[in-house]
Amino acid sequence: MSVIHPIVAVTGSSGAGTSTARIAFEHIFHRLHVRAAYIDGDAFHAYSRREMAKAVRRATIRGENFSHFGPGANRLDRLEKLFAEYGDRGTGETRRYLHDEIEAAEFDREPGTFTDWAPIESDTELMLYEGLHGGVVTDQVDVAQHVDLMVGVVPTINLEWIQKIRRDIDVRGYAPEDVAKVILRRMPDYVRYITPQFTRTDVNFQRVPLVDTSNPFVARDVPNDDESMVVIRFRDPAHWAVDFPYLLTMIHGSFMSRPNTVVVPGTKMRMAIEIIIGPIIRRLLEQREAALSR
Ligand SMILES: Nc1ncnc2c1ncn2[C@@H]1O[C@H](COP(=O)(O)OP(=O)(O)O)[C@@H](O)[C@H]1O
Ligand SMILES: O=C(COP(=O)(O)O)[C@H](O)[C@H](O)COP(=O)(O)O
Repeated sequence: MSVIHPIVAVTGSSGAGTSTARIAFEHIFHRLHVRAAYIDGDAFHAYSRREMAKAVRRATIRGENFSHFGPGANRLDRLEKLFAEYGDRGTGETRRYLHDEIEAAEFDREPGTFTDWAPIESDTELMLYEGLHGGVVTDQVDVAQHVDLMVGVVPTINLEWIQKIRRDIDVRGYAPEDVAKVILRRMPDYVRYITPQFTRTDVNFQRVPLVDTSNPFVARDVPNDDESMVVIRFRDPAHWAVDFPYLLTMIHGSFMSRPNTVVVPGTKMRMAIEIIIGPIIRRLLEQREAALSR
Protein backbone atom coordinates (compact mmCIF):
# COMPACT_ATOMS: atom_id res chain seq x y z
CA MET A 1 0.00 0.00 0.00
CA SER A 2 1.32 3.45 -0.84
CA VAL A 3 -0.08 6.97 -0.60
CA ILE A 4 2.39 8.50 -3.03
CA HIS A 5 2.49 5.59 -5.52
CA PRO A 6 -0.97 3.92 -5.33
CA ILE A 7 -1.69 0.63 -7.11
CA VAL A 8 -5.09 -0.22 -8.61
CA ALA A 9 -5.54 -3.89 -9.53
CA VAL A 10 -8.33 -5.08 -11.84
CA THR A 11 -8.41 -8.83 -11.37
CA GLY A 12 -10.38 -11.57 -13.07
CA SER A 13 -10.15 -15.00 -14.59
CA SER A 14 -9.32 -15.66 -18.24
CA GLY A 15 -12.14 -14.25 -20.36
CA ALA A 16 -13.77 -12.47 -17.40
CA GLY A 17 -13.60 -9.05 -19.04
CA THR A 18 -10.68 -7.33 -17.30
CA SER A 19 -9.23 -6.00 -20.57
CA THR A 20 -12.70 -4.67 -21.42
CA ALA A 21 -13.12 -3.13 -17.95
CA ARG A 22 -9.72 -1.45 -18.33
CA ILE A 23 -11.26 0.84 -21.00
CA ALA A 24 -13.56 2.35 -18.35
CA PHE A 25 -10.52 2.97 -16.13
CA GLU A 26 -8.69 4.64 -19.04
CA HIS A 27 -11.70 6.98 -19.47
CA ILE A 28 -11.59 7.84 -15.76
CA PHE A 29 -7.84 8.53 -15.91
CA HIS A 30 -8.28 10.67 -19.02
CA ARG A 31 -11.04 12.70 -17.36
CA LEU A 32 -8.93 13.18 -14.23
CA HIS A 33 -5.76 13.87 -16.27
CA VAL A 34 -4.00 10.97 -14.55
CA ARG A 35 -0.63 9.69 -15.80
CA ALA A 36 -0.87 5.95 -15.14
CA ALA A 37 1.54 3.05 -15.54
CA TYR A 38 -0.35 0.15 -17.20
CA ILE A 39 0.60 -3.44 -16.36
CA ASP A 40 -0.73 -6.43 -18.33
CA GLY A 41 -0.80 -9.39 -15.96
CA ASP A 42 0.00 -11.89 -18.72
CA ALA A 43 3.48 -10.32 -18.83
CA PHE A 44 4.19 -12.34 -15.69
CA HIS A 45 3.56 -15.71 -17.28
CA ALA A 46 6.70 -17.80 -16.75
CA TYR A 47 6.74 -19.48 -20.16
CA SER A 48 6.23 -18.76 -23.84
CA ARG A 49 3.37 -20.62 -25.53
CA ARG A 50 5.73 -23.31 -26.85
CA GLU A 51 7.53 -23.73 -23.49
CA MET A 52 4.16 -23.83 -21.71
CA ALA A 53 2.89 -26.63 -23.97
CA LYS A 54 6.00 -28.69 -23.09
CA ALA A 55 5.60 -27.94 -19.37
CA VAL A 56 1.94 -29.00 -19.50
CA ARG A 57 2.91 -32.25 -21.26
CA ARG A 58 5.58 -32.99 -18.65
CA ALA A 59 3.15 -32.26 -15.80
CA THR A 60 0.45 -34.43 -17.40
CA ILE A 61 2.89 -37.36 -17.67
CA ARG A 62 3.71 -36.92 -13.98
CA GLY A 63 -0.03 -36.76 -13.20
CA GLU A 64 0.38 -33.23 -11.85
CA ASN A 65 -1.86 -30.19 -12.19
CA PHE A 66 -0.24 -27.25 -14.07
CA SER A 67 -1.92 -24.16 -15.52
CA HIS A 68 -1.67 -20.43 -16.22
CA PHE A 69 -3.81 -19.85 -13.13
CA GLY A 70 -1.21 -21.30 -10.75
CA PRO A 71 2.13 -20.04 -9.34
CA GLY A 72 4.16 -22.62 -11.28
CA ALA A 73 3.37 -20.97 -14.63
CA ASN A 74 3.76 -17.38 -13.48
CA ARG A 75 6.55 -15.17 -12.15
CA LEU A 76 4.48 -14.05 -9.17
CA ASP A 77 7.77 -13.22 -7.40
CA ARG A 78 8.49 -10.61 -10.07
CA LEU A 79 4.90 -9.35 -9.90
CA GLU A 80 5.18 -8.83 -6.14
CA LYS A 81 8.61 -7.23 -6.62
CA LEU A 82 7.09 -4.80 -9.14
CA PHE A 83 4.22 -3.89 -6.79
CA ALA A 84 6.57 -3.43 -3.81
CA GLU A 85 9.03 -1.32 -5.83
CA TYR A 86 6.31 0.78 -7.43
CA GLY A 87 4.69 1.43 -4.04
CA ASP A 88 8.08 2.43 -2.64
CA ARG A 89 9.59 4.44 -5.51
CA GLY A 90 7.17 4.60 -8.47
CA THR A 91 9.52 2.45 -10.57
CA GLY A 92 9.70 -1.16 -11.72
CA GLU A 93 9.99 -3.51 -14.70
CA THR A 94 7.39 -5.15 -16.93
CA ARG A 95 6.98 -6.63 -20.42
CA ARG A 96 4.22 -7.79 -22.82
CA TYR A 97 2.90 -11.28 -23.60
CA LEU A 98 2.00 -11.29 -27.31
CA HIS A 99 -1.20 -13.34 -27.61
CA ASP A 100 -1.79 -13.14 -31.37
CA GLU A 101 -0.38 -12.13 -34.76
CA ILE A 102 -1.52 -8.53 -34.42
CA GLU A 103 0.11 -8.00 -31.02
CA ALA A 104 3.23 -9.89 -32.17
CA ALA A 105 3.60 -7.91 -35.40
CA GLU A 106 3.88 -4.69 -33.39
CA PHE A 107 7.13 -6.01 -31.90
CA ASP A 108 8.26 -8.18 -34.83
CA ARG A 109 8.03 -11.27 -32.62
CA GLU A 110 6.21 -14.62 -32.76
CA PRO A 111 2.73 -14.92 -31.17
CA GLY A 112 2.95 -16.61 -27.76
CA THR A 113 6.27 -14.94 -26.87
CA PHE A 114 7.29 -11.98 -24.72
CA THR A 115 8.85 -8.61 -25.30
CA ASP A 116 12.00 -7.92 -23.26
CA TRP A 117 11.72 -6.78 -19.64
CA ALA A 118 11.85 -2.97 -19.58
CA PRO A 119 11.36 -0.17 -17.04
CA ILE A 120 7.79 1.05 -16.65
CA GLU A 121 6.91 4.61 -17.66
CA SER A 122 8.52 7.16 -15.33
CA ASP A 123 6.78 9.88 -13.29
CA THR A 124 3.37 8.20 -13.14
CA GLU A 125 0.78 9.04 -10.49
CA LEU A 126 -0.60 5.52 -10.08
CA MET A 127 -0.33 2.00 -11.49
CA LEU A 128 -3.17 0.04 -13.08
CA TYR A 129 -2.71 -3.73 -13.16
CA GLU A 130 -5.13 -5.81 -15.27
CA GLY A 131 -4.92 -9.58 -15.24
CA LEU A 132 -5.30 -12.88 -13.40
CA HIS A 133 -3.35 -12.31 -10.19
CA GLY A 134 -3.80 -8.73 -8.91
CA GLY A 135 -4.92 -10.02 -5.51
CA VAL A 136 -3.16 -13.36 -5.33
CA VAL A 137 -1.74 -14.82 -2.12
CA THR A 138 0.28 -18.06 -2.08
CA ASP A 139 2.68 -19.76 0.37
CA GLN A 140 5.52 -17.74 -1.23
CA VAL A 141 3.99 -14.38 -2.25
CA ASP A 142 1.38 -11.88 -1.08
CA VAL A 143 0.65 -9.61 -4.02
CA ALA A 144 -2.64 -8.42 -2.45
CA GLN A 145 -0.91 -6.60 0.43
CA HIS A 146 0.54 -3.99 -1.98
CA VAL A 147 -2.76 -3.06 -3.64
CA ASP A 148 -4.57 0.16 -2.70
CA LEU A 149 -7.76 -0.50 -4.68
CA MET A 150 -8.59 -4.06 -5.75
CA VAL A 151 -11.42 -4.53 -8.24
CA GLY A 152 -12.83 -7.94 -9.23
CA VAL A 153 -14.35 -8.57 -12.67
CA VAL A 154 -16.24 -11.78 -11.99
CA PRO A 155 -19.08 -12.75 -14.33
CA THR A 156 -21.07 -15.79 -13.27
CA ILE A 157 -19.12 -18.82 -14.42
CA ASN A 158 -21.25 -19.91 -17.38
CA LEU A 159 -21.09 -16.37 -18.77
CA GLU A 160 -17.36 -16.18 -18.08
CA TRP A 161 -16.83 -19.44 -19.98
CA ILE A 162 -18.94 -18.22 -22.91
CA GLN A 163 -16.91 -15.01 -23.06
CA LYS A 164 -13.64 -16.96 -22.95
CA ILE A 165 -14.74 -19.61 -25.45
CA ARG A 166 -16.01 -17.08 -27.98
CA ARG A 167 -12.92 -14.86 -27.60
CA ASP A 168 -10.45 -17.74 -27.77
CA ILE A 169 -12.15 -19.21 -30.87
CA ASP A 170 -13.12 -16.03 -32.72
CA VAL A 171 -10.15 -13.81 -31.79
CA ARG A 172 -7.26 -16.11 -30.81
CA GLY A 173 -8.08 -18.86 -33.32
CA TYR A 174 -8.25 -21.79 -30.89
CA ALA A 175 -10.29 -24.96 -31.60
CA PRO A 176 -13.44 -25.29 -29.43
CA GLU A 177 -12.35 -28.62 -27.94
CA ASP A 178 -8.99 -27.14 -26.95
CA VAL A 179 -10.64 -24.25 -25.09
CA ALA A 180 -12.82 -26.71 -23.14
CA LYS A 181 -9.70 -28.74 -22.24
CA VAL A 182 -7.93 -25.59 -20.96
CA ILE A 183 -10.95 -24.70 -18.82
CA LEU A 184 -10.99 -28.19 -17.33
CA ARG A 185 -7.22 -28.29 -16.73
CA ARG A 186 -7.28 -24.91 -14.97
CA MET A 187 -10.05 -25.79 -12.47
CA PRO A 188 -7.83 -26.82 -9.48
CA ASP A 189 -5.81 -23.59 -9.74
CA TYR A 190 -8.98 -21.59 -10.45
CA VAL A 191 -10.38 -22.75 -7.08
CA ARG A 192 -7.06 -22.44 -5.21
CA TYR A 193 -5.65 -19.14 -6.56
CA ILE A 194 -8.17 -17.21 -8.71
CA THR A 195 -11.48 -17.28 -6.81
CA PRO A 196 -10.03 -16.52 -3.32
CA GLN A 197 -8.97 -13.11 -4.67
CA PHE A 198 -12.63 -12.02 -4.97
CA THR A 199 -13.07 -12.18 -1.20
CA ARG A 200 -10.19 -9.70 -0.85
CA THR A 201 -11.38 -7.24 -3.49
CA ASP A 202 -12.73 -3.84 -2.47
CA VAL A 203 -15.44 -4.09 -5.10
CA ASN A 204 -16.61 -6.84 -7.46
CA PHE A 205 -18.49 -6.32 -10.73
CA GLN A 206 -20.37 -9.54 -11.45
CA ARG A 207 -22.26 -9.61 -14.76
CA VAL A 208 -25.21 -11.99 -14.62
CA PRO A 209 -26.99 -13.16 -17.80
CA LEU A 210 -30.79 -12.85 -18.09
CA VAL A 211 -30.84 -15.38 -20.93
CA ASP A 212 -30.14 -19.12 -20.98
CA THR A 213 -26.45 -19.98 -20.61
CA SER A 214 -26.94 -23.51 -19.30
CA ASN A 215 -24.54 -25.04 -21.81
CA PRO A 216 -21.73 -22.50 -22.32
CA PHE A 217 -19.86 -24.93 -24.55
CA VAL A 218 -22.43 -24.62 -27.34
CA ALA A 219 -23.40 -20.96 -26.95
CA ARG A 220 -23.05 -19.19 -30.30
CA ASP A 221 -22.71 -15.66 -28.91
CA VAL A 222 -21.99 -13.74 -25.72
CA PRO A 223 -25.09 -12.43 -23.90
CA ASN A 224 -24.95 -8.69 -24.52
CA ASP A 225 -25.38 -5.85 -22.06
CA ASP A 226 -29.14 -5.71 -22.71
CA GLU A 227 -29.33 -9.38 -21.72
CA SER A 228 -27.64 -9.01 -18.35
CA MET A 229 -27.54 -7.29 -15.00
CA VAL A 230 -24.45 -6.43 -12.96
CA VAL A 231 -24.19 -7.24 -9.24
CA ILE A 232 -21.76 -4.78 -7.61
CA ARG A 233 -20.55 -5.86 -4.16
CA PHE A 234 -18.51 -3.59 -1.84
CA ARG A 235 -16.40 -5.36 0.81
CA ASP A 236 -16.43 -2.25 3.07
CA PRO A 237 -18.69 0.56 1.70
CA ALA A 238 -17.89 2.85 4.65
CA HIS A 239 -14.15 2.73 3.91
CA TRP A 240 -14.72 4.24 0.46
CA ALA A 241 -17.71 6.40 1.57
CA VAL A 242 -19.84 4.88 -1.19
CA ASP A 243 -22.83 7.16 -1.87
CA PHE A 244 -25.55 4.59 -2.55
CA PRO A 245 -28.46 7.13 -2.78
CA TYR A 246 -26.48 9.04 -5.46
CA LEU A 247 -25.72 5.79 -7.29
CA LEU A 248 -29.39 4.74 -7.26
CA THR A 249 -30.45 8.18 -8.49
CA MET A 250 -27.88 8.29 -11.29
CA ILE A 251 -28.40 4.76 -12.62
CA HIS A 252 -31.94 4.15 -13.86
CA GLY A 253 -33.14 0.65 -13.05
CA SER A 254 -30.64 0.10 -10.23
CA PHE A 255 -31.57 -1.27 -6.82
CA MET A 256 -29.95 -2.53 -3.61
CA SER A 257 -30.04 -6.31 -3.09
CA ARG A 258 -28.02 -6.13 0.15
CA PRO A 259 -26.67 -3.29 2.33
CA ASN A 260 -23.31 -3.60 0.51
CA THR A 261 -24.60 -4.64 -2.92
CA VAL A 262 -26.16 -2.61 -5.74
CA VAL A 263 -27.55 -4.16 -8.93
CA VAL A 264 -27.53 -2.22 -12.21
CA PRO A 265 -28.67 -3.02 -15.78
CA GLY A 266 -25.90 -4.52 -17.94
CA THR A 267 -26.08 -1.51 -20.24
CA LYS A 268 -25.04 0.69 -17.29
CA MET A 269 -21.94 -1.32 -16.29
CA ARG A 270 -19.42 1.13 -17.74
CA MET A 271 -21.33 4.10 -16.26
CA ALA A 272 -21.42 2.32 -12.88
CA ILE A 273 -17.67 1.71 -13.01
CA GLU A 274 -17.04 5.38 -13.77
CA ILE A 275 -19.47 6.65 -11.08
CA ILE A 276 -18.07 4.28 -8.44
CA ILE A 277 -14.38 4.20 -9.29
CA GLY A 278 -14.00 7.86 -10.35
CA PRO A 279 -14.43 9.32 -6.82
CA ILE A 280 -12.15 6.63 -5.33
CA ILE A 281 -9.37 7.42 -7.83
CA ARG A 282 -9.85 11.14 -7.16
CA ARG A 283 -9.48 10.46 -3.40
CA LEU A 284 -6.29 8.43 -3.94
CA LEU A 285 -4.86 11.31 -6.02
CA GLU A 286 -5.85 13.92 -3.41
CA GLN A 287 -4.14 11.86 -0.69
CA ARG A 288 -1.06 11.59 -2.92
CA GLU A 289 -0.96 15.35 -3.54
CA ALA A 290 -1.39 16.07 0.18
CA ALA A 291 1.48 13.70 1.03
CA LEU A 292 3.73 15.23 -1.64
CA SER A 293 3.03 18.78 -0.42
CA ARG A 294 3.93 17.92 3.18
N1 LIG B 1 -19.69 -6.57 -20.54
C1 LIG B 1 -19.46 -7.35 -21.62
N2 LIG B 1 -20.45 -7.54 -22.53
C2 LIG B 1 -20.23 -8.31 -23.62
N3 LIG B 1 -19.04 -8.94 -23.89
C3 LIG B 1 -18.05 -8.77 -23.00
C4 LIG B 1 -18.18 -7.97 -21.82
N4 LIG B 1 -16.98 -7.99 -21.16
C5 LIG B 1 -16.16 -8.78 -21.88
N5 LIG B 1 -16.78 -9.23 -22.98
C6 LIG B 1 -16.20 -10.10 -24.03
O1 LIG B 1 -15.64 -11.23 -23.39
C7 LIG B 1 -14.39 -11.59 -24.01
C8 LIG B 1 -13.29 -11.58 -22.95
O2 LIG B 1 -13.13 -10.23 -22.51
P1 LIG B 1 -11.66 -9.70 -22.16
O3 LIG B 1 -11.78 -8.30 -21.67
O4 LIG B 1 -10.72 -10.01 -23.26
O5 LIG B 1 -11.34 -10.69 -20.94
P2 LIG B 1 -9.97 -10.90 -20.13
O6 LIG B 1 -9.06 -9.79 -20.50
O7 LIG B 1 -10.40 -10.87 -18.70
O8 LIG B 1 -9.47 -12.26 -20.56
C9 LIG B 1 -14.13 -10.57 -25.09
O9 LIG B 1 -14.53 -11.13 -26.33
C10 LIG B 1 -15.04 -9.41 -24.73
O10 LIG B 1 -15.47 -8.71 -25.87
O1 LIG C 1 -5.63 -17.22 -20.35
C1 LIG C 1 -4.73 -16.46 -20.19
C2 LIG C 1 -4.98 -15.25 -19.40
O2 LIG C 1 -5.10 -14.28 -20.35
P1 LIG C 1 -6.56 -13.65 -20.70
O3 LIG C 1 -7.05 -13.03 -19.39
O4 LIG C 1 -6.25 -12.69 -21.75
O5 LIG C 1 -7.41 -14.78 -21.14
C3 LIG C 1 -3.36 -16.62 -20.80
O6 LIG C 1 -2.70 -15.39 -20.95
C4 LIG C 1 -3.43 -17.18 -22.14
O7 LIG C 1 -4.21 -18.31 -22.10
C5 LIG C 1 -1.98 -17.44 -22.57
O8 LIG C 1 -1.95 -18.61 -23.15
P2 LIG C 1 -1.97 -18.71 -24.76
O9 LIG C 1 -0.52 -18.79 -25.17
O10 LIG C 1 -2.73 -19.94 -24.99
O11 LIG C 1 -2.64 -17.47 -25.27
